[in-house]
Amino acid sequence: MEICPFVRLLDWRTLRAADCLTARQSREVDRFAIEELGISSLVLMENAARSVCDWISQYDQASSGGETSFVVRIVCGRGNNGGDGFAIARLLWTMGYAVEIFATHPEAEFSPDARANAALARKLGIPWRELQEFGEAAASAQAKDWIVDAILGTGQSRPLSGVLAELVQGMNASASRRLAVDLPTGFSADAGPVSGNRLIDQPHELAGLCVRADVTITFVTPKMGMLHPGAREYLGETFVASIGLPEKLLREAVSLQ
Ligand SMILES: NC(=O)C1=CN([C@@H]2O[C@H](COP(=O)(O)OP(=O)(O)OC[C@H]3O[C@@H](n4cnc5c(N)ncnc54)[C@H](O)[C@@H]3O)[C@@H](O)[C@H]2O)[C@H](O)CC1
Ligand SMILES: [K+]
Repeated sequence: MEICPFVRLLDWRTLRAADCLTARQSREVDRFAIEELGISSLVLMENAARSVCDWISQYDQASSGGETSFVVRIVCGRGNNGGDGFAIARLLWTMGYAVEIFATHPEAEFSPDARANAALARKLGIPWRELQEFGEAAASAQAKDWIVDAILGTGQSRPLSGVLAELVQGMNASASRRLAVDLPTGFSADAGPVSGNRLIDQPHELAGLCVRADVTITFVTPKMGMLHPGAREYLGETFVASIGLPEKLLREAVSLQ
């Protein structure tokens, strides 16, 4: 369903490598926007988060007439993907949604922008639950609830293990709907779904553990790993969201045409 001006449905039939960014190119887009255009990284994060919230609210309006008796559980990692998650939590909370935040790391370990958005969420009193409670919350969640996966995005560089692996298993076992921010956790921007127990050394390696999203909202352009033949199983319905800058300009900045 194409419902927001800044969020477009990905057309799988026409998707080509030339349309996609690698993780390195995504970082270059960030750098170009911040250093060459002078837009602040917090504004980019806000724009990314707003695209996701616009999509949720408009999807909700179109599919259930704006019925909001569901809970949005947002799991935030320590990098900028997590920062997007904290901003999404604030925007949805501001719109009147029932929101719960779960953070994978203590705040001292967050990236600067994640820390800024986490601090704001704390100051506003947005419900923030202990990470250990996530498994139970996910297991008892209803089908109309959402889990927002903001654990890892383009920064993911290795297969999942430990607590993050347990979180992803809990998400995948839940009856709740799952929305991945930028990429599902466990899905490499370059290689697609990541091999369960090995480093990502081969592109397009079919995997092990990865969030199985119902919806993925990726930023700026699709990512190279989305060309993997098994990718759609993990990405679900996939949308490409603007971060508030012309896509053509950003593509030129990383020499894509
Ligand atoms: N250019 C854009 O489109 C914008 C992107 N935004 C969002 O930012 C993330 C990328 O953020 P980054 O901080 O670079 O990376 P991550 O948040 O994905 O994770 C970094 C963090 O995680 C560690 N790590 C990597 N792999 C693993 C692993 N398997 N297990 C545990 N930890 C891992 C890594 O070492 C780092 O510490 C992008 O996806 C967007 O969501 C902006 O907000 C808007 C502009
Ligand atoms: K994610």
